[in-house]
Amino acid sequence: MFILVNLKAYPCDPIEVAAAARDVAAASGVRIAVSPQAADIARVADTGVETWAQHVGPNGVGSHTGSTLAEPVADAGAAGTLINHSERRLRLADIDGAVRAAERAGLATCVCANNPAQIGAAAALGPDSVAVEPPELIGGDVSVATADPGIVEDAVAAAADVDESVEVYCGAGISSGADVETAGELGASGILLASGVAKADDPRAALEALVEPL
Ligand SMILES: O=C(CO)COP(=O)(O)O
Repeated sequence: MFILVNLKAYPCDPIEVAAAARDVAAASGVRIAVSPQAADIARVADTGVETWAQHVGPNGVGSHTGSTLAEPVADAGAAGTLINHSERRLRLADIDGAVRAAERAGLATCVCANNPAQIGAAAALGPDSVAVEPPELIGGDVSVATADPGIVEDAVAAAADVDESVEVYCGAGISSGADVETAGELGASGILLASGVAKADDPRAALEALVEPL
């Protein structure tokens, strides 16, 4: 399983979480990445943890004030990027453009979506992975894998119908090792989570608990 820890704009210490994720990944053999704010990508990548951007846009260099370009994100040390997160939605043409821009920069891509129908559409754009995250469960206490197991299974089927090479992740409300295990049993090959680590009193202990059953 791949575990991607999205720090969103939570007031945690990104370096503390990154160092913990690096150590827990090394000790457990589980692939763990941290996705900080764009301004923290270089510092987080310097810890040695796999680092992802939370967003890149479709633009190349030019007159695009406020853009997050894929190339500087990659140059800062990111290995991949989320695209179209529930809290950073894009228009269809811009999702496509962002996937292409990320590919040109050598970034792995994960296009987020609300439901299985959107997962099929996202998979058709040819990203490396897609992630189903029901918005109503994001930030809550109940895991998507428990609250709505069918959405994960249907997302896996929808992506496979379009392109079997696209990995399927799930997220929202995941906070325990049992949640991660259940997501895997439903066919997901990775999970996205945020509050379970970023808002934990002890992020390192939270990460250790996540990988414990794997
Ligand atoms: O949006 C998410 C990850 O990208 C999920 O957030 P929570 O883990 O806080 O539900």
